Amino acid sequence: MSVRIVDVREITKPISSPIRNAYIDFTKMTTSLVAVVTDAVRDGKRVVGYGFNSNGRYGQGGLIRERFAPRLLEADPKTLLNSGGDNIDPDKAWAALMSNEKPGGHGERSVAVGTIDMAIWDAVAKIAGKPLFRLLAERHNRKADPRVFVYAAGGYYYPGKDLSALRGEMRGYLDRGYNVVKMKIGGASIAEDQERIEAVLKEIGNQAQLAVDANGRFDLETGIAYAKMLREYPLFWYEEVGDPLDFQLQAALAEFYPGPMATGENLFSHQDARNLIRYGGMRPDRDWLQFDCALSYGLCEYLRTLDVLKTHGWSPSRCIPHGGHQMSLNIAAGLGLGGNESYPDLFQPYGGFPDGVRVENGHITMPDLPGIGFEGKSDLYREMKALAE
Ligand SMILES: O=C([O-])CC(=O)C(=O)O
Ligand SMILES: [Mg+2]
Repeated sequence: MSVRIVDVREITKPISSPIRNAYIDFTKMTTSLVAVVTDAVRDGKRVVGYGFNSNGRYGQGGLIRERFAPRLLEADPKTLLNSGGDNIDPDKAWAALMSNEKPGGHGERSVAVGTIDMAIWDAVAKIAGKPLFRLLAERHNRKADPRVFVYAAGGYYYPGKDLSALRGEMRGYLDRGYNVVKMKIGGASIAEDQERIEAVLKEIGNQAQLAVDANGRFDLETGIAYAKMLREYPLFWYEEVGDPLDFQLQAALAEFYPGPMATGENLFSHQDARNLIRYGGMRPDRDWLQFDCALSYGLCEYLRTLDVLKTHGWSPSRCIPHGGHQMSLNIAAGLGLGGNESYPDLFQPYGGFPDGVRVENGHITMPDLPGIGFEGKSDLYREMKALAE
């Protein structure tokens, strides 16, 4: 059976909403949806892999169409195959995508490559006739665990949102089975944020834990002032305090904040992740790493990041990726990550779970769907299919 990539399609879609974190609003946010069309046939149907670029960075149509899709389509198809010749080798496809690219400067292209990489892994697992998480577990000699921890991210600022609306939002997450919720800080004064935090803590009581996310807004002085305020509460984590590349700031914070911290969603390569681990003072016994493969060159690169972590004594279970997409759910279930983010009310239809999957005690159970499992989420698959047809 022939296995060739015959087309790579991209469309840029809105995922806008009126929400705001400490840095940006999402009124003009977009995402790239990609279809990697193959000539492989499974169950009488042509195999198409799909991907999208998470959230927080904008659509990548220009780069994908001008630079990356042509490289994949111009490569000799034989050079993209695995040793058995019966499937695509994602690392070979990745190498083709990255031919003639200089090192460094990762953000310029890591999102475009991560989006295509997601679609390639989806196709590869579909051609293998397996859920991606099972394929990953097999390849890495692990036992897959379909039960994955998920937490509810929200708590954004938006016009007219008062404390009772914030409490109501968090109550809604508890009602849907979550036991960790997250809210934004740094988009208001410290006094106002403290009031918001106390309101949420009062609402969730001992039913759940709260994480807070500053989205890289603070300088060292502000980060420390917040640390002193926040350390009085039993928070799940204090996230992305300062600029994502300011490792000295991150390291300095540990002196003022003994509780768990989290960061990494804006580090886009294994080299940047390694610098965080080398210089950021992150503590493997309590801190969390949020690298999002869709934004950072995809799963091929994420596997290198996991190798870096291992070398430095970090377990994959300290990773809870940013982004709330099914790709990271598969990596979590297949490779033993600590869980995944989820945005119950945002970024639809891209984020979330296959239809019928429920959150129970803060966990979901992955259904056995081929590939990443997008076909099981009808609103998302509708958009994907429209691109491939
Ligand atoms: O507001 C955002 O950009 C998303 C974010 O930081 C997160 O999910 O942790
Ligand atoms: Mg964040």
